[in-house]
Amino acid sequence: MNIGVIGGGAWGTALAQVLASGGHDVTLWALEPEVVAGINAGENAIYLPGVPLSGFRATGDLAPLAGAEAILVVTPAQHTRGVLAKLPATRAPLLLCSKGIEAGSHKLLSEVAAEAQPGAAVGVLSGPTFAAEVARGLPTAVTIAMEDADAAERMAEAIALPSFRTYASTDVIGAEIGGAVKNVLAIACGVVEGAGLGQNARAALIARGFAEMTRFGLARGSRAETLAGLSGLGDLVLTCSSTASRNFSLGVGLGQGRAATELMADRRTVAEGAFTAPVLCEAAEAAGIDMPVAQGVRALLEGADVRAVIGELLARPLTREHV
Ligand SMILES: NC(=O)C1=CN([C@@H]2O[C@H](COP(=O)(O)OP(=O)(O)OC[C@H]3O[C@@H](n4cnc5c(N)ncnc54)[C@H](O)[C@@H]3O)[C@@H](O)[C@H]2O)C=CC1
Ligand SMILES: O=C(CO)COP(=O)(O)O
Repeated sequence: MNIGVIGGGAWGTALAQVLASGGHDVTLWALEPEVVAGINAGENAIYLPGVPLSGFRATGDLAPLAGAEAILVVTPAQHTRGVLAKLPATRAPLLLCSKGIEAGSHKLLSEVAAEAQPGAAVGVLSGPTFAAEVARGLPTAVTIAMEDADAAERMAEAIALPSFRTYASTDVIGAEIGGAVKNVLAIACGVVEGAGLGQNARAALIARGFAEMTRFGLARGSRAETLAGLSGLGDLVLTCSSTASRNFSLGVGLGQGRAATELMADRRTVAEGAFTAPVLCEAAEAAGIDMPVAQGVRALLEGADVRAVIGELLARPLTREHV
């Protein structure tokens, strides 16, 4: 297939390399001219250093990608609308690989993409996928969700490799909500680590965080089994247990009592949970959905004292586990 990849960060670069390894004809669009030049010379030293790249080309021009047979969209969530608006109108299926919810509108990226490119079918590629591992060819499994079951299966078959297993799904909303919410929960788990609260606390937080993800996801039309799958629970477990996660690492700093402004200053790579937490809380509050862990993360990002936030969470009234 002729495949376009929009976004030259770590994940777009890793995906382009996987697709090229599978024999696809891949063109990657990157924002920064130095990233374009680096990829074409064999390394994306800014966002995916140390990984040799070959078999695909990078460009700074979006126009050629509009004619691809499929386009992977891998820009940070808050830039998705702007970049898709600059892409000439396309009928190629758009597979969203970014994880987030649009600030202000509270829209999921599938809704954003459908508005920006009304002629294109929109799907999601998501799962537990650290870019550096994928780029090195280590075994990885992802969900490919498209409303049309046949289209999802065709896409899943087209891009699968022995070390890159794809599972087709028709639950687009479920796949994207899992990925967006887990980033916020990964920050929370990092806080547990940074504040030295122990492994019992982290496991409890993963389980209670998953309850929040499920409540929010079901209210927005997700299927429970999607949230319990690769793109939800799978990704939650990955990013809640490793400093390889940017979101978890941000949380570790917050848990150590460092300020979010200091931790976010001058960072070139994206910790999506920091952008998703406020919009997720706003959307949950508007819909009357209880998300205390996400609210705690938002408070920390806004400068609240870490001991006070932890104390408030632990002092919540006791309740039934399943309400
Ligand atoms: N890195 C990973 O392991 C994974 C990342 N993702 C998701 O993929 C998305 C992209 O993340 P990464 O590739 O890791 O990014 P990154 O953190 O490696 O790089 C930042 C990216 O932001 C782009 N950017 C900055 N300003 C921009 C603007 N004004 N317009 C458009 N793009 C702009 C940069 O060009 C660069 O591509 C995020 O939503 C992330 O959650 C999903 C799965 C794995
Ligand atoms: O989404 C990811 C892995 O699936 C990457 O997580 P971080 O953005 O926290 O590094």
